[in-house]
Amino acid sequence: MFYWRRQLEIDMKNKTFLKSIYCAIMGLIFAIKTEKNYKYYLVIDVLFFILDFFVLKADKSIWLGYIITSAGVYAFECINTSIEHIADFISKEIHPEIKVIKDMAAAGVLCFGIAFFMVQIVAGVDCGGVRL
Ligand SMILES: Nc1ncnc2c1ncn2[C@@H]1O[C@H](COP(=O)(O)OP(=O)(O)OP(=O)(O)O)[C@@H](O)[C@H]1O
Repeated sequence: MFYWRRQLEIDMKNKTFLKSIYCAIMGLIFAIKTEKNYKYYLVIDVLFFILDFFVLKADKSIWLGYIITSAGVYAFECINTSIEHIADFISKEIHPEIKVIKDMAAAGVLCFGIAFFMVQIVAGVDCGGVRL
């Protein structure tokens, strides 16, 4: 058996909590490096942070919505990337089932993306003095 494979097996067996966090951070770095969308989300997040903080002066509930929906987009993008890799690992052939699998995974990101913009609309309406 190859040395690296044996080492990987030992590492996987003796995984500590800190090692789990390290692996998760590695996954996040991989997603940021390889998924161009991730970079767009980060830019959009920063722009809306500036808008909410300096212009709209958002209240606690808006910030809560901002945090939950942003985290949802990042989390679903990780799951989406993971599903894309599983699908590509299983087969690189063009197949209608793989299309459904990948499109559904992308839809998960879209749902949180829509929720993010809805929170921003509420923030804008609140700032304009309209009570919902
Ligand atoms: N093997 C395949 N068979 C059928 N359709 C596919 C296949 N691979 C990709 N697709 C289609 O192309 C789209 C993009 O897939 P791809 O793997 O290139 O992900 P991506 O460009 O990283 O997309 P995303 O923006 O969702 O992260 C999928 O949502 C799907 O509709």
